[in-house]
Amino acid sequence: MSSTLSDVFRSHPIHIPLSSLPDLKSLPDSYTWSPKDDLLFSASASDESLPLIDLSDPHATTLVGNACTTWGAFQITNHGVPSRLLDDIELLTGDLFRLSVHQKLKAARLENGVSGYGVARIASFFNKKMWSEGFTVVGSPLHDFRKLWPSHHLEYCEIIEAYKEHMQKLAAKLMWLALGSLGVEENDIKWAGPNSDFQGTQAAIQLNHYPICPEPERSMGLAAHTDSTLLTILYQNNTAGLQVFRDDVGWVTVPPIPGSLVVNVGDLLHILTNGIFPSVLHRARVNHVRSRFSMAYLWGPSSDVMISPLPKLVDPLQSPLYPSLTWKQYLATKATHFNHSLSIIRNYLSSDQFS
Ligand SMILES: O=C(O)CCC(=O)C(=O)O
Ligand SMILES: [Fe+2]
Repeated sequence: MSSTLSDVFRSHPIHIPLSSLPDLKSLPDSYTWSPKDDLLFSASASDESLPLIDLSDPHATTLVGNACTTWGAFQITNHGVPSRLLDDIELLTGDLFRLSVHQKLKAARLENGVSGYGVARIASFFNKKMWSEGFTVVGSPLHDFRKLWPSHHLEYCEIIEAYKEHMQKLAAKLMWLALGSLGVEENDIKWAGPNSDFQGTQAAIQLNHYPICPEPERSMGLAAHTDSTLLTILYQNNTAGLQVFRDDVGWVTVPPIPGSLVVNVGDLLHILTNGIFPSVLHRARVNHVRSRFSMAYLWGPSSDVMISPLPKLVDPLQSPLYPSLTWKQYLATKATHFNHSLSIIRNYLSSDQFS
């Protein structure tokens, strides 16, 4: 399963030089952002708040559906992921990024690879550097973790495996809540598998670190993007930084709420719902007081599944907004066209053009 995602990245290498963040009192020009580096850099901020949903609420389906339709994102409590596991993944992330640069570079992501230590993949689409470092896990982390922690990598591997297992179950649950709100039923999605539990889906875990920054107003932790996933489930430590964008509202900060998780709709769920759920634009800002960690579970279908707008969600008098395509094909488009990918594929007439 992991080989297919890795294959996509191998065929779309991204040339980003690896460099450690400068330890300076002021920001070098290469890290200084303005609206010409990112159109929405200084777009207005709002104090509206993202919905916070208790998954044990009897109205959870409606609440999740409304949040997906209006925001493409929400926070959840009572999600069933043990708080001990959230503590463990946060500890792992802290331990990993606190290693020396020399040690981290032993597990550097290869230019044509997907797993390992490095700058954000989206870095190649921007002229300025982002104030962050990341570590991506696709498939087993054993190989990379052995390089980072030669004598106690197994404990860390166990945390990742447990995290993946819980997150996969939660992603499947969220998917049915979200789609259930639109009247989609289990037999509408054959690729959810015989038990409709989305076994066979794939995921990457993206660990992010945003160090303390001397001039946070002029810098960017992770630039505005949408995720190429069905859903992303994000755990953030107790330092704010994540912001989501809505055209009619502007940037909204998603405050960390202890024990809660942030969920966002990705590009593939947007396609599957024929555009009903927006794939939310989001970014991470930094600050000059505390460093921040985030742990994203990037969840998508198995590589060969055709994703297309669900017939139930397409007006019979209109054609679907998007053609059918696999995750692999979508990732290939994203690797070239980045934030324009959805509008590019909307203009394709048939999926043949992706092969
Ligand atoms: O750090 C965050 O809050 C956002 C991370 C994110 O968007 C990502 O890893 O795709
Ligand atoms: Fe993201």
